[in-house]
Amino acid sequence: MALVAHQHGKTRVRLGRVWRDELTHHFVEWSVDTMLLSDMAHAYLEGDNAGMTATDTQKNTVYYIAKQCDEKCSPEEFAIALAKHLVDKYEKISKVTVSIEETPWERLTLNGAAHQHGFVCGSSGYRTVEVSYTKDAELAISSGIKGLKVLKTTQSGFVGYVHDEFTTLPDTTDRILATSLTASWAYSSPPPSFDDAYQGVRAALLGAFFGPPEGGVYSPSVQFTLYQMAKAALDGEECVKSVKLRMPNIHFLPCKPVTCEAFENDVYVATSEPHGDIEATVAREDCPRE
Ligand SMILES: O=c1[nH]c(=O)c2[nH]c(=O)[nH]c2[nH]1
Repeated sequence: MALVAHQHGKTRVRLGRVWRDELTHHFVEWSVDTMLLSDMAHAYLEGDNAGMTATDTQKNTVYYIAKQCDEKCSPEEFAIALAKHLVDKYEKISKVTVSIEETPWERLTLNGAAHQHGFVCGSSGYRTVEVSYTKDAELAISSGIKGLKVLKTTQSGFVGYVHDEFTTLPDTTDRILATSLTASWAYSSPPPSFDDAYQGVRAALLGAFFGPPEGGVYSPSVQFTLYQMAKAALDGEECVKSVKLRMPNIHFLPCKPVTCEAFENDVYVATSEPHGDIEATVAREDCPRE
């Protein structure tokens, strides 16, 4: 028998952080996961915990690093500081991975004015981060979005697929397209601003999904639109080397109420499951395949 692999960490360390810029306050809520690769086989094999960084200590370190960040920082910058601290402080750790999910608190605007210390929880999806750092100072950073719900009422169709004795889905060139987008993108080098890069990728993804405000853009499948979205992100942000997208196809089914002869693209049965699931990773030509 052999111990093939092992790691230990703390999951969902929930953190709120306020930065006070005189009367204007900044606020973030993060859920932080830590995961350590370490030279700790003896804990599994012999019951000896010598050299172990307890998961409780990892949790305490999250709050310690949050206190140390005395200037407003991005979740990427926080994750890098936390990963470096753990690797540098504890001898037996060879690699730390820090994952963060940011709750979409947005500054409240009241009668056109930004509130100094009021926030509302938005519907813009969760910003995500994954940073890993090794004893050899190898740093890998990726950012993402989780659960961004988007829908368009036309400019979507699906034709040309296999029609056989198992097929009941009719061809259509006009349907609702809806998804809950999960995206992550890896950086080849840190951008000048993680916040600006995040906004840039998000805008590129949404721009390719919806097309221009007047007229939009036609989607022949979720697959094609997904590729166009990833391509737009890579075209728009030079420091991004690959983009991974997951787009469930959330179906709105044509409905013909009892009084109607035909479906007229107006009444639908809303569903959440079953749903299609379309996923792909798109990388620059020169990006090594993982
Ligand atoms: O865009 C789509 N891609 C599919 O693979 C698929 N399959 C399906 O039933 N509807 C759709 N729509």
